[in-house]
Amino acid sequence: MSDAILRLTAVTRVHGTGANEVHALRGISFAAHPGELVAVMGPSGSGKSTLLTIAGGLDQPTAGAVSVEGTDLVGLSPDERARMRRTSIGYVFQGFNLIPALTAAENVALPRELDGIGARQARDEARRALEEVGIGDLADRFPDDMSGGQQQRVAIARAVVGERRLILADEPTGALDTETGEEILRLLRARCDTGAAGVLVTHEARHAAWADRVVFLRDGVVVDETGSSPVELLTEPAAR
Ligand SMILES: Nc1ncnc2c1ncn2[C@@H]1O[C@H](COP(=O)(O)OP(=O)(O)OP(=O)(O)O)[C@@H](O)[C@H]1O
Repeated sequence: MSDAILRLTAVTRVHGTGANEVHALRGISFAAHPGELVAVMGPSGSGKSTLLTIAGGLDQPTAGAVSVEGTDLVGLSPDERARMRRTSIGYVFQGFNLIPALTAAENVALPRELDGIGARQARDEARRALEEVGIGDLADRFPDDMSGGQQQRVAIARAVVGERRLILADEPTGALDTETGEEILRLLRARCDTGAAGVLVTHEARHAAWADRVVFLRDGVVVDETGSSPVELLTEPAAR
């Protein structure tokens, strides 16, 4: 298989010290390759969000290595890491996290403008990204005037704008109705099909079925991994 876009090697994350020590991740190794959507499942507190924030450079491991597109995230300065987050890594949150005072296009253009590209180019790229997720006609609308599904599409456009190749999504459908949630997963899937790597944290087997494989966490370790297809989950979710 081609080189991984995301690779975690023996990653441990310990919060707190002494009696308050919590081992959120215990020596996890994990990779996501171009074209691949990987679902991460597991009970509450098993370390799913910690894995995602470390993969996205939002949190640092206590031990182990994290590389994105071949760059060692742990060795970067905070500024360099922030730059990697803007250029290579897109993050989609359950709560959308859009800026209410900015239009859809401005929200999507913001990371590109922060990257120092011209305002016009950033705006053009934002409009293209909004078209890609099917809401090019809503570019000038403010988040408060959009439905939850439309807001999440804006969040996905913001996560993929500028050709970012690692898309990390933490329960991105949580606040959406079933049909709209499926549509959001279809968009993530489509982005991976064109060469990005995606990591999707989800509680729902139905959503994990969009992934190429599923990694199960428990108490900060990988306890199981599906083979080539997670569709078996649909028939036996209770067994997991
Ligand atoms: N900042 C923190 N300080 C202390 N403990 C933390 C912190 N963040 C996470 N933890 C602990 O680390 C463990 C893993 O948490 P994490 O949020 O990664 O789990 P999760 O699988 O995403 O859970 P959920 O499905 O409920 O979101 C939990 O025991 C949690 O309480």
